[in-house]
Amino acid sequence: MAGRPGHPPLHRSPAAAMPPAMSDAAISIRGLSKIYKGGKQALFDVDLDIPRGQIFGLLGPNGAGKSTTINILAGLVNKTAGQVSIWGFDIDKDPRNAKASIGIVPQEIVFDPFFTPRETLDNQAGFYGIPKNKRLTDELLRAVHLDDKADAYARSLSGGMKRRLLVAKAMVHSPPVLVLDEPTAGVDVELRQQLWEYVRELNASGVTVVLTTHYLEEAEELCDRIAIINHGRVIANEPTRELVGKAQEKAVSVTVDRDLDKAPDAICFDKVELKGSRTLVITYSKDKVNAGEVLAAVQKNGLGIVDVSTQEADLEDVFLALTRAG
Ligand SMILES: Nc1ncnc2c1ncn2[C@@H]1O[C@H](COP(=O)(O)OP(=O)(O)OP(=O)(O)O)[C@@H](O)[C@H]1O
Repeated sequence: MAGRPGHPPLHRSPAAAMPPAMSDAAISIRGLSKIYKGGKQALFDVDLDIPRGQIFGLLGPNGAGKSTTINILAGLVNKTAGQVSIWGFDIDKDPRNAKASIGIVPQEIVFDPFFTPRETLDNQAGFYGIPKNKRLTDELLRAVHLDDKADAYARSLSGGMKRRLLVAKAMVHSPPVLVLDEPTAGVDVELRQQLWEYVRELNASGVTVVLTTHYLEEAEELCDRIAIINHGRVIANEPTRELVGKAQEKAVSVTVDRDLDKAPDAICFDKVELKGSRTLVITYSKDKVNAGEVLAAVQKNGLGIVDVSTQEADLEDVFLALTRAG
C-alpha cells in the first residue's frame, strides 16, 4: 500500500497520554509464565522488552508460545505468573489504559460477514467509546485501500482485503502499539508486500509494530529486532543485523589429494574438522575472508585440492540451530 501524499498520520497519542510508571519499552514482560488448565505449560518465566518505535519480530516454531504471549497482551488469556506492561501501563493495575495502548490483528479472520467494512470499523470505534466526530473510519478505509469496498458486505471481500480490514479494525483507537499475529498466513505474495508497505507506513508514523511470522526472510527484511521463542522460552533477542551476522558463517568441504592424520590449521579458518582421511570441513566467516583465501590456505599446507563443496547458512539455519539447541 503505497503512502499517499498528504495522507494524515494514522497514529494519535493514546487517550491517556502519560503513563504513571514511564518505561522505555513499548511492551515490557517480566517473569511471565502460563500454565493452561490441564497442566500444559506454554510459557516459562519469560522476560522480554519490546523497544518503542521499532518493528519487532517474534519468531518461533508452531506451539512455541507466540500466540499465548499475544493473547495475554490482548487480555484474552490470563497469565499464571509475571508482570506485563503496555506503553508503561500494567495490564493488572491499569487494564483500561493498557488495552487502549494496543491494537491486535488476530491470526484468524473474525468478523461478522453481514457488516460492511465501514460498519465494522464504526462498530469497533463505538466499542472503544470513540465519539462519531472523532472516528477515523474513512481515513482508515483509504489507508488500507478499501475505500471502494466501504459499503460491500465483508463476506464479499477477498482474503487479502479481509486481512487489511482487520488491520484497520485494530487501529480504530489509534493505539501506539500494533501487534500482528501471523498476518500473512494465506495472503498471496503481492498482497503480502502491500500489507508490509502499510505496516512500514504505520511504523514511520510512530507506531511500534510487533509481528509474529514464520517467514524468516520477511522478518529479516522488516524487523529492527527479532526475538526467537521456543518451547515457551526466549532463546534469542537481538537486533536483526546481529542475528543475521550469525548467519555469516560459511562451511566449505575440501577433499585433498592425500591421507591426513590431523587437520591443518590456518588463521582464516574459524574451525576445521577432518572427516575420514581426506576431507576437511572448514568453517569461516564470509564477512572476513572469501572461499579463494580459504582454499589458498589449504594449498599453502602443501595439499592439492581434488574437490570442493560449499554450504551457506542463512537466517533459517540460525533459527533452526537455535531452536534445536533450545
Ligand atoms: N487453550 C489451551 N489449552 C491448553 N493448551 C494450549 C492452549 N492454547 C495453547 N496451548 C498449548 O500451549 C503451547 C503454546 O501454544 P501457542 O499457541 O502459544 O504457540 P504458537 O507459538 O503461537 O504456535 P502457532 O505458531 O502454532 O500458533 C502449545 O503446546 C499449545 O498446544
